[in-house]
Amino acid sequence: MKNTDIKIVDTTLRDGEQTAGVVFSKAEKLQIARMLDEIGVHQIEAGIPVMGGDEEEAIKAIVKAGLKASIMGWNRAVISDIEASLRCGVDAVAISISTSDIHIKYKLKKTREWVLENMVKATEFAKKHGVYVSVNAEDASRTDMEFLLQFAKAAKEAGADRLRYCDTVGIMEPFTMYEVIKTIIEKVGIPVEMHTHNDFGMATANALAGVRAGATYVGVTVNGLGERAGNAALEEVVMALKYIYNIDLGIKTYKLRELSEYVAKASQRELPVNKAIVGKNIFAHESGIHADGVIKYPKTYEVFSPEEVGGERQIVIGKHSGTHALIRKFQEYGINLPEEDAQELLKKVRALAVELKRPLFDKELMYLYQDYLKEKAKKEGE
Ligand SMILES: CC(=O)SCCNC(=O)CCNC(=O)[C@H](O)C(C)(C)COP(=O)(O)OP(=O)(O)OC[C@H]1O[C@@H](n2cnc3c(N)ncnc32)[C@H](O)[C@@H]1OP(=O)(O)O
Ligand SMILES: O=C(O)CCC(=O)C(=O)O
Repeated sequence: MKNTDIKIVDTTLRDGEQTAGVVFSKAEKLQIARMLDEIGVHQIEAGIPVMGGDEEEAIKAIVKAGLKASIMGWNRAVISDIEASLRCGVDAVAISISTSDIHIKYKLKKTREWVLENMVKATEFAKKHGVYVSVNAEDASRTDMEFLLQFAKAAKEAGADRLRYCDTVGIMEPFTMYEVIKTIIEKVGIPVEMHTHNDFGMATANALAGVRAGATYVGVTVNGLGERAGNAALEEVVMALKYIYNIDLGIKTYKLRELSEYVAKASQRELPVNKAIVGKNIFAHESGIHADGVIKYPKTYEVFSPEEVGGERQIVIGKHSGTHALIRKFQEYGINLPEEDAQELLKKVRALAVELKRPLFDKELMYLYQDYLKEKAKKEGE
């Protein structure tokens, strides 16, 4: 696949901040927007203007920052919501309304006709004011397909620039997603944005399936923040597009780790060490066979280099280490460790790692080495 027209829509500041318990300050919102802009994200969903107060001020500040990215405000299909977005000066609005019967009946307590009517009214109103419009089908993945197509067609006719397909409760899997998105694009001919949630751990896979089917926008959040299990992660989508689909969006990926760490701090959601792409352990190798392979040729166990995402390679010495890693570690200390010494020392390394239930620090390794040398000298003197 080679479609480089794909655009990243980052919603860290809207869906990301909807993570239960997460609040960004105005200064943090502005800083995150700047960092997203700097790495080359195409559109930033900056928040929900109708909330007013700090939220409105933060969005206004982001608009005033003069970023290259398009700035989008999120709205219900309600005119006063859109008026609040327009007051913030955004160039794009998301107009969201539920399309599934379960939402229409139990949440909105309305009818399909009411949904269509209000979406069309809101879209026409926004277009009259000259902004870019994404019409968002909330709970699209649990929506009757015929109604979803009718909704998408009505959105297109009302002037919508794209349709956001929301897998609101993360219920989709990639094979079905591919078929559904392909059908929407073929039958309606409207650009589609993927907005996928991670309830079954498939947000990134589902986003990619949508891209394969022809979706040209992908909604993401930094670190996969977002409602419940979160959204497709920016860093995962960008790197998966590059290395699995061969689509390079020109994002400055070497800044991803810095961005992830900033958002982790601002959201008070620590980055798991094994977080795909940006976790601390993504380039850490302990197992003897892996460390040996990476020392000889990094691509044996790394798809891309740590520098590409702002990470660092680590050779960890612990229970599963082999002699090659140990010899390499001692070379870093300026010590030439002969093979037979490495084999003997490794036994001690294993024993200590088992006792401590963790890998060894450099200092501990040096103490072990000094003990080993003393024992060896004693044996040789006997
Ligand atoms: C799946 C998602 O992520 S959707 C985005 C969710 N994000 C948020 O809710 C965060 C920000 N939300 C808020 O600040 C508030 O909920 C507001 C300002 C939007 C609305 O606040 P309130 O007027 O106090 O209403 P409240 O949130 O309690 O209830 C939502 C109302 O909006 C209606 N509603 C919900 N979605 C939509 C929609 N897409 N279009 C039109 N109306 C909607 C509900 O039916 C309910 O209306 P009702 O009062 O007639 O029952
Ligand atoms: O993006 C939208 O408009 C819908 C809200 C949402 O985040 C979702 O449905 O998952």
